[in-house]
Amino acid sequence: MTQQIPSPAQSSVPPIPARSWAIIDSTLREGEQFARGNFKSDDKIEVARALDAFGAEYIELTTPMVSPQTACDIRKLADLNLNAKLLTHVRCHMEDVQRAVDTGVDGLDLLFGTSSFLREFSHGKNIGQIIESAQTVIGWIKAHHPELELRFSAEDTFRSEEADLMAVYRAVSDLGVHRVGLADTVGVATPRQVYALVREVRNVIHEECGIEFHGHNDTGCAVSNAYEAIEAGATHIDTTILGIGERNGITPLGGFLARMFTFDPQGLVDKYNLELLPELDNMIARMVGLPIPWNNYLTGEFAYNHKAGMHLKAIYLNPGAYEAIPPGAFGVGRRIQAASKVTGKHAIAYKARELGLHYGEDALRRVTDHIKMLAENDDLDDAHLEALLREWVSA
Ligand SMILES: CC(=O)SCCNC(=O)CCNC(=O)[C@H](O)C(C)(C)COP(=O)(O)OP(=O)(O)OC[C@H]1O[C@@H](n2cnc3c(N)ncnc32)[C@H](O)[C@@H]1OP(=O)(O)O
Ligand SMILES: O=C(O)CCC(=O)C(=O)O
Ligand SMILES: [Mg+2]
Repeated sequence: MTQQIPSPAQSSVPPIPARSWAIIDSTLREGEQFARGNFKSDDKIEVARALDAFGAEYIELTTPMVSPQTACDIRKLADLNLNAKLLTHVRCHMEDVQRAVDTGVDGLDLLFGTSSFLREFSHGKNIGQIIESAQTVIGWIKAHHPELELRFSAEDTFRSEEADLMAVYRAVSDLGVHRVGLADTVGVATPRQVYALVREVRNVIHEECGIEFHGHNDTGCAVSNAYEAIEAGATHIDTTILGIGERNGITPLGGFLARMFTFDPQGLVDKYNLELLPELDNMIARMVGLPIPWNNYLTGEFAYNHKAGMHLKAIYLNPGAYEAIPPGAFGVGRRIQAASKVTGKHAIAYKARELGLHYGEDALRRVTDHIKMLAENDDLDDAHLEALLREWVSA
């Protein structure tokens, strides 16, 4: 017997309310680690303002340890008094933290690698020493800057030992961090692993402590892993505009929102100015000097291109037949490509009607077959199609 696939309306997946999670957009931190990401002061201000207008809850910035100019830029961004909270991403190290607390940000995202790779080849500390450093650093921040929002992340979480992770997360939660972070640093985690680990972490941290997920896209799972993290109880997801970041990047803002829109469209509309997404994607494409990929979620040139005759017949009657998300919700339009060899008579009839032309059944079949035949060898655009339809109606 063939398996019954439930339609979205009957899906057994429980709805995930958009109010249960927040975005930490890291375009100005992870995005600076992208091959072509080298934002100047004015770029950073433009990006931060655009993310704020969009409604991103948090904006993560690079560590002030990078350079005096970077530290100065962080202060400038803090002076903008945006609605979005500003975070700076720093090593769990007193020098970094002391420099970061003077920048005027709302919070610090601390990190320490816990996998054997990073313990051996990055910082050389064992788990006991990592916990001791966390105690010193977090203790100092709590004593001197209790107003700061604090997150502690175990970098390379998904290649770390489970017992080590639980010891670290329990310790930092006891120290009063607001969030713990799980980072799929090399993009190796599967959705099921993400779900399982987030559930496990939930059991060892305090109830009021949030869970953040940061997922790289090396194996193409960045969006699904972010979704699974939320399903398992994560409260914060790291994104970047267009997904830019180290190597091939992280969870893209647009792709993540596309995923979440299908569960709670109204919740997303209430939280974000979704129609600004094309502006965000175009802004970053311009700044990094690359085009938006043709198949990009929502804003790619062909993300809403409809071509096959069977699709077009239904699309004209109800676009929802072949679209999971209405493009207008994200400020983009659809493209109907009626003149191709895979077209059909319904699409041609609709196009003709748009032009005020009416074909009988036989004539419609003939003109459709003629268009299909021509399209075998030539790309036909709308102007060409219009000319053909006008010519054939009077022929
Ligand atoms: C997966 C990620 O994306 S993690 C975030 C990556 N972000 C960055 O690297 C920010 C940009 N980085 C920089 O500007 C520089 O690397 C700096 C300013 C942070 C450090 O520069 P340098 O002192 O020249 O050191 P370098 O980058 O060569 O090496 C990294 C240092 O950080 C140390 N380190 C790595 N992780 C941590 C950590 N979580 N806590 C404390 N120290 C750490 C390493 O041990 C090494 O220090 P060492 O020379 O004493 O062994
Ligand atoms: O701080 C974090 O949680 C993430 C750091 C990072 O960029 C990564 O691990 O890929
Ligand atoms: Mg990363």
